[in-house]
Amino acid sequence: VSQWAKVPQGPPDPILGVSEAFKADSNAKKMNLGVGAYRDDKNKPYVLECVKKAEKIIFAAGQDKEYLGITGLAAYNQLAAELAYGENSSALKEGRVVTTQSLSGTGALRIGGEFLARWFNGKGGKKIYLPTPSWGNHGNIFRDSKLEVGNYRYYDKKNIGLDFAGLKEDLNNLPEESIVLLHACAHNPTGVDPTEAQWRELSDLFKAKKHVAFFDMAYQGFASGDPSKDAFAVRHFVEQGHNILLAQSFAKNLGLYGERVGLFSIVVADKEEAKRVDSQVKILVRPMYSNPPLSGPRIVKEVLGNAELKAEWHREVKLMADRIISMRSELRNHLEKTYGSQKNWSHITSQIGMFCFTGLTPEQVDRLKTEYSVYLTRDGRISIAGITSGNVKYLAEAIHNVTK
Ligand SMILES: Cc1[nH+]cc(COP(=O)(O)O)c(CN[C@@H](CCC(=O)O)C(=O)O)c1O
Repeated sequence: VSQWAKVPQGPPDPILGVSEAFKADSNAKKMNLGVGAYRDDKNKPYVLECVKKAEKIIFAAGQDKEYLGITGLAAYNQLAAELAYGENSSALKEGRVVTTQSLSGTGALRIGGEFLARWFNGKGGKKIYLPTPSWGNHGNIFRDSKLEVGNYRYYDKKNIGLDFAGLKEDLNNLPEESIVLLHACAHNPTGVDPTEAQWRELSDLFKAKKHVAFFDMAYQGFASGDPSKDAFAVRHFVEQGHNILLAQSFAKNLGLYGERVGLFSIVVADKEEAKRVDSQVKILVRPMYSNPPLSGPRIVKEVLGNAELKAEWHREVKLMADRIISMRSELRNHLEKTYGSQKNWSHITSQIGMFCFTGLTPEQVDRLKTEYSVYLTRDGRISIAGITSGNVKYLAEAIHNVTK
């Protein structure tokens, strides 16, 4: 009998599995609102102009294909960290930020999870707390990192917004020195973010409880169209003295999905501590994949390191964010005006980032799939990027018909 006779069939991934089902559907009107990947108004993946220009420069340079160091392309790490922490960040200037290139945001989260499992000794124990709900892959990444996973209240179904009182109560009730995961901007799947005033309150709460903040910033620039605005929470926490952990991704904001380019960083006490922590990050990464890929960081380094290309990136990331925002208002208008829906759809335009948490039930989601070939995750999340001026009316009609 085969060695693998006992391997069971596992379930498809709740997010990536939606795209597989979509591809198998032959209906010409089908819509993929599952995976959070930007599409232009022709429903095509979008390669940014600044990326194409960067690739031309790289190709012309004819560089070699030697191994990178374990923690990646240093010039890229510096530029990516400056984007997150700010060019004037004192933590960066004082050499208190340890960085390693990562396999996109997922890889950064995994390195952080593994580092915490090995070296975190706070009173809260080797446990990380996620918002309810959170990105579907967070729990698996941290459980596989051998951390326990807990939750804190975040989304309020009733007011379709943030349950800030519940969130604070839960975080206050956690043991001191607990590890708390925070979405820096464009919360996935709800699209509901704390206000700046609420972030300031949370920074004070984290100080009082000595909690450790692990920020997941997968959409910097993509939420508001302004990379600095989207980094407010990260920069405020660091300026307030929190030694955070941070996972960054260039999948969405630079359209580098398949290049798998991200950054993991930790803010530490001083230069001496940075040397020790850096050495342990290297020891952790080396047996995982030894050293990271070349192509992605070279592109990001060209774009962020060249004033002209960086300015073009700012324009393009705002263009993407603005298209998302306009599709939000078109969808809401069709529901309310074209189809006269009596339901409250204000959250479609008040939420921010790639996703809208519609409030549709799993059964309604199933009907959208079977009756209209509209594909989305069963939690009712839709990736706004899959909506175009050509299919927004069809979507509104489908949502209206399954919710009236
Ligand atoms: C909050 C968050 N954090 C990290 C990631 C990791 O992205 P990457 O840099 O590619 O490793 C994603 C992508 N999530 C969207 C893309 C598909 C996926 O789930 O992965 C999504 O939720 O659709 C997130 O939404």
